[in-house]
Amino acid sequence: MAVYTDINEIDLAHFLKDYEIGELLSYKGIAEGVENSNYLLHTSSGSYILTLYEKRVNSNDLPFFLGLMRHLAGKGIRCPLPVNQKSGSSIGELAGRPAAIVTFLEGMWMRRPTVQHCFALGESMARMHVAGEDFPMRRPNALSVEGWRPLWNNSKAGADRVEPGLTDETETDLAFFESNWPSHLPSGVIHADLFPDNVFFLGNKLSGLIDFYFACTDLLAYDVAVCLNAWCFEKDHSFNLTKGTALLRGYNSVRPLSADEAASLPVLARGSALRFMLTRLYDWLNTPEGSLVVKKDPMEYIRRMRFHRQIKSAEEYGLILEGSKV
Ligand SMILES: Nc1ncnc2c1ncn2[C@@H]1O[C@H](COP(=O)(O)OP(=O)(O)OP(=O)(O)O)[C@@H](O)[C@H]1O
Ligand SMILES: N[C@@H](CCO)C(=O)O
Repeated sequence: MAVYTDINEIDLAHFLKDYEIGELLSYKGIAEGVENSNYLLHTSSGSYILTLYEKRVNSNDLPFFLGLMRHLAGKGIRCPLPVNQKSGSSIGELAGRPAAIVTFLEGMWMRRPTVQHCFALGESMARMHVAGEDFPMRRPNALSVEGWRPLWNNSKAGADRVEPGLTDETETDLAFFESNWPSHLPSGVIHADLFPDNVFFLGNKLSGLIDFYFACTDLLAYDVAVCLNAWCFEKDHSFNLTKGTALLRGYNSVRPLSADEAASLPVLARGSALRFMLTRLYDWLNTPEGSLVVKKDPMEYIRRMRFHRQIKSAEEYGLILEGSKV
């Protein structure tokens, strides 16, 4: 579960005095998620999500995240809208943590996304990239290639216990990425963690994107690579080419990938698999036993890293060259 910081009714009622969202009727902690503490609030004016920001969120980045949600919502992207305090600020403090309230989005995330869901995700991600073009703030991706080695250095002592040989495998990959990471591709606002649990659907219709707390300014095609990893592998770890084709078709229907982006997709997908392996490995080794947070398995991403090493071109992910600018 992800409620690291407990709140009590008195403190919450006091905190809500700074907002104009009516009277608190009920609140409860939300079990899902691993990063921040989330509460569902019911007030006399409706439902809201209260987030208390935890370890991986730097409070200096909150204006970027909340400003981005406001910008995207203003451009018609369905995502939570931050609620301002009476003072005009969207960031407060509760139980000693930075905190914000955003609007509640209807829908649920798909435990088993279908081909149609993958298409809708691709389309919506591309719309988000286009809508972000004139967002004026910038935030470098702290979890891109320069951030991977420090993360690795904090986990490598335990790596071979998780998977024998992982130390050598990761060192080789890191060295490869440090000299071969693309830098010439189009960049802009990316979500950077657009996993199925951050995308809501009502039936087959995508109803919203949530959790912008890794969003940053980085290569747009890197977001596509993250999603190929997160949406197109089956439980048996095989890549589902039909889902890959649908995701890329959906994306290209709004923002066609360039020839350079397409050519870089294998290295971006491989790098993104390493990035999620690294954060999962760190959490796997450092989350105390008995903690209520469900740890995510680094093995899933070790297998993806191995898969991507065999890939030679974006067509192997399902990219159909006809109809794109490739
Ligand atoms: N705006 C929203 N509307 C409805 N539900 C929401 C909203 N924001 C968050 N939730 C609920 O809270 C859960 C956790 O939210 P979120 O994914 O932001 O947390 P997190 O700890 O940052 O998770 P993650 O592990 O994905 O990084 C979601 O799965 C969803 O159930
Ligand atoms: N989406 C991430 C966890 C949240 O950062 C993962 O599956 O590893």
